[in-house]
Amino acid sequence: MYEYSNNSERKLIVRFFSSIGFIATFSMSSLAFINSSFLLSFALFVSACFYIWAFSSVKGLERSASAILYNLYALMFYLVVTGGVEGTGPIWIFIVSPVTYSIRGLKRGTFDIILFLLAIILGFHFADRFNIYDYNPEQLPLRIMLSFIIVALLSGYYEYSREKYNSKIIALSQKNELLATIDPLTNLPNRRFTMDKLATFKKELKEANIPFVLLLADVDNFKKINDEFGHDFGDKALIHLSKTFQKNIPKNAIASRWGGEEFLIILPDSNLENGMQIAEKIHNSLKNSEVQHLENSTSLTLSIGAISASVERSIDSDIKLADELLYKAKEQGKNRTCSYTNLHKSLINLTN
Ligand SMILES: Nc1nc2c(ncn2[C@@H]2O[C@H](COP(=O)(O)OP(=O)(O)OP(=O)(O)O)[C@@H](O)[C@H]2O)c(=O)[nH]1
Repeated sequence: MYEYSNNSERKLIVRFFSSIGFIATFSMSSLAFINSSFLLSFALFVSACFYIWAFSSVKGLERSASAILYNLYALMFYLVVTGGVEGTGPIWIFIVSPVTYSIRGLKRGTFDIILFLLAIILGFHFADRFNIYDYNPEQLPLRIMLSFIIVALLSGYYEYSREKYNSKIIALSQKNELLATIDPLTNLPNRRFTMDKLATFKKELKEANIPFVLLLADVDNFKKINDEFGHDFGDKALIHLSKTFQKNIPKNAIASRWGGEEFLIILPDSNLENGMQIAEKIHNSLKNSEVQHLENSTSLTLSIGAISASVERSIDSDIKLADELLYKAKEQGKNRTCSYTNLHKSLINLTN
């Protein structure tokens, strides 16, 4: 199965070709029967049955694809050896290349077409050697094979361009998808990405009882920093924060830019105690480092609301609670973390 096509796309291709194959072979079989060409009619009828099977086989998509192709090849071989109706049978081989490339993609398709071509050369040879059908004029088989090769090359080139164009589109859309989830200033995941992750963690909490902690952090007096040192300095401060988070949180944690000067950190597989320790590490790291831009420098402080996510609460309620605790931290003098223990329902002020 070629890499860029997804299952539903392949299912559609297989169903499309098996329907066309069935309609064509069944009507030609009926026609051959009416014209008393019983052997041809039987061969076409068997082929039609294969197409029906390929269409209805839901599970083995790859098997159906092979059935469509090898059924087509067998029929073409038969038409070449017997000449079909008055030597017109081999004309049908021109449908082989486009069908093969649509089903197999470039690499496997080219391999199959080369095998088919070898079979056809043998077919013409058998027809002549065993006097099964005498092609007239004599050059007809050679001309048919040469034009088949040209059509195959053109179809191959078309498939090559299509795959190249397709990969470019996929790469572009993956890049756009990535850009849509990253905050360009801090390079941290943005709110959209984090909301999706939260939904996953919440599911794991509910289904597998894997706890996680949220730290909602807001820079203290950021307006003043902006006013005093300028907006560029403020931007530098946000980048400094992003690096501080990445240095102090575990590898499996996610620090994200929640909006403006607010950050949300998710600590998977952690309890509130772990969360408070990480928050403290962040406070200490900020205390011991300074943001520097041009001739200005200052250290930053954060107010943080810490909660352990709960099975009973929705994600929005978790965040609302973290926000309330963040507000409490601001109220209590900033540069601290406030948490809410579900057990005692009391506020603990850990830092000072
Ligand atoms: N430089 C810069 N400033 C930003 C950015 N996003 C938000 N801000 C600024 O962040 C400041 C937030 O100010 P406030 O909401 O008053 O908060 P504060 O001054 O930190 O006060 P407290 O939260 O009470 O400590 C505003 O001045 C915003 O302009 C940004 O991307 N870059």
